[in-house]
Amino acid sequence: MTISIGNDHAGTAYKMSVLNQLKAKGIRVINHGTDSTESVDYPDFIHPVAQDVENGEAQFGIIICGSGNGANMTANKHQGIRSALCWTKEIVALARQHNNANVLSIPARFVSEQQALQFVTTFLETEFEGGRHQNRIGKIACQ
Ligand SMILES: O=C(CO)[C@H](O)[C@H](O)[C@H](O)COP(=O)(O)O
Repeated sequence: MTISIGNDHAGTAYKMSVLNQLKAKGIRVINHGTDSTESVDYPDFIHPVAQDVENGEAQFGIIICGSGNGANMTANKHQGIRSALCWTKEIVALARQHNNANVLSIPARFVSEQQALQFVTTFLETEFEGGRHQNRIGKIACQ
C-alpha cells in the first residue's frame, strides 16, 4: 500500500507522527511536505496528494491543516477525490463505510495527536460497505 501525505504549517507536527506510524507499519509513504512550521499556503501541499490518489500512485491520501477545511476543500476540487474532514473516530469510520473516502483530512488544531493517529488507523482498517452507498457516491461528481 502507498499513502500520499501533505500538510501546511499547522499540520507539520502531526504529520511527522503520522509518518512514523505509517513507516512502522511498513507502508510506503509519499510525503509532499511541508516539513516546516514556517507559514505556507496549504493548496501548494494538498494538490499533489490529490493527484497521487487520482492517478493511482497512492491508494489513499492524508492531509492535515489547522481546521482541516482548507485542505479538504482543495482535495475535493479533484474529480476522483472523496476527501473527508473528520474530527471523531466514528466519523472516520463512516467516511470509509458509507462514502468510500480516499482522502482523510485532519483538523490539527482541534484534535489531539493521539486522536489523529487513531483516525489514520481507523481510516486504513475500515472497508467501504458498497450496496446502497455505491449508488450515492456515483452521483457526487458534477459534470
Ligand atoms: O485552511 C485553513 C482554515 O480552514 C487551515 O486551518 C489553515 O491551517 C489555517 O488557515 C492557517 O492559519 P494561519 O493563521 O495562517 O496559521
